[in-house]
Amino acid sequence: MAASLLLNRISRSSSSSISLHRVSGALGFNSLSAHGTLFRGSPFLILFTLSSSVNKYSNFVTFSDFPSPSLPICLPKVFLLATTASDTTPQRSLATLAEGASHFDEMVSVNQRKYYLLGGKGGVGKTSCAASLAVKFASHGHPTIVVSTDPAHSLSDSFSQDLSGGVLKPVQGLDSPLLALEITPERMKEEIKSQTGDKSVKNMMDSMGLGMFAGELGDLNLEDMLNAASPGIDEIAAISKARISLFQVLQFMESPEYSRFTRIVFDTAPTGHTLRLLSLPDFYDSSISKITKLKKKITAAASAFKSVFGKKEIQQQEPSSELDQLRERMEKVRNVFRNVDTTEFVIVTIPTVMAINESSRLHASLRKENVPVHRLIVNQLLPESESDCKFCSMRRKEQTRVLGIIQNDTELSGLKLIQSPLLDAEIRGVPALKFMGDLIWK
Ligand SMILES: Nc1ncnc2c1ncn2[C@@H]1O[C@H](COP(=O)(O)OP(=O)(O)OP(=O)(O)O)[C@@H](O)[C@H]1O
Repeated sequence: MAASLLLNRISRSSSSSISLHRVSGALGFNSLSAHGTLFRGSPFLILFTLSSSVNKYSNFVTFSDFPSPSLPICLPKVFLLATTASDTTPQRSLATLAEGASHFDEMVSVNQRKYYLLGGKGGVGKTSCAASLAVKFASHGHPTIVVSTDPAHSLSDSFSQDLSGGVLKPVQGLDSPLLALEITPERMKEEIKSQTGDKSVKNMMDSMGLGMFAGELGDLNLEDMLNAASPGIDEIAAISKARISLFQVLQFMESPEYSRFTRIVFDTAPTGHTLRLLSLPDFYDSSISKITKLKKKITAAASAFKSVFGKKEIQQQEPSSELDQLRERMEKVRNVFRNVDTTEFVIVTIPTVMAINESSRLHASLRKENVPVHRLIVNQLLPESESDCKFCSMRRKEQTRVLGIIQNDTELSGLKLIQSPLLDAEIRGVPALKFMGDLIWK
């Protein structure tokens, strides 16, 4: 359907009247369309509600300006206030809704590598916002990677092209370099194995001269032990998923093949998973300490055992250099996540009390983890319209009330508020993402 969408665009013609164009294909969204009933021959004052200077673009069109009688079917969309020519009172429009700018110039100006993580409650528009930001960075000359850490990936759907398979794939339809990756746990596990080698307990005990006792424990794996330091089975499963994302972050930081990418945008999984990802370096740190202690105990016990049986005293070994290295790498990730110069977490939400409450809790958790947060996107806002149905006007009132809640929320009120309108079609494909990006990231 997206491919055959008939979208309307209004531009100024040479005679300074407004003409209405129909744009075929999945070319994005109309910045304007009339809202409400149109009468043949009636003049309408069209307000370019996406512009900050509403009146600048005011002009008249008549129904006869429309290229086809069927067009009004496409018109009752969200971006336009239509009113009669005699009504010249200033309208409260999307221009006022969207006045909270994201200060994209700040985001784009720094040349050094920066990580952007977009997260929030399920279904609020994280993927659309992350993908549109990645497109925008790439279009502004930053070689960019967009990564989905959500096990239920939707990057492919959002870009409307196949980005699956767990490998970096170039996004088609852009002149500038943008790669995308949907992290696949299976593939990542293989890579982790190939890079970390054999970490079995048997191996560890062999290295301590305890191979003969390893039979009982030989199936245990060092990584399982790291996981086992966490409280429960569910937690272990969740952590193991987050660990895979963390490993990917490490790869971006360490591997020379990624060094040319100056923007890395993460489309994160719904809140819980993401918080685990961010707290994982600390978790590893404490787990490594536990394992190091355990190893020391085993070594001491083995020494005592061996001396009883007259065997040579084994040396008390220092904690393994592998564990030390792992700890150092975790430290690196933790520092990057907490550094305002290298990372920003953008919270995405929608104007409902439930979503705002969750965003508030998310911000509190991120603050505790010292992860920099400056921006809050409130997505899917209904723009104002004079010819509203009752449902729309009630919904809008409710949304305005929720915006008030944000202003009074101690966690959220200090963030830059970016208001993103509910668009009149699903956001799919690069042109649509460009369109959305131009609305949000400005
Ligand atoms: N402002 C908007 N206007 C219209 N449609 C939108 C808007 N934002 C998002 N959508 C649509 O809502 C749906 C969900 O969006 P998206 O996949 O970006 O959300 P998500 O938070 O990443 O979801 P999930 O938590 O399931 O990964 C998509 O169909 C998307 O096109």
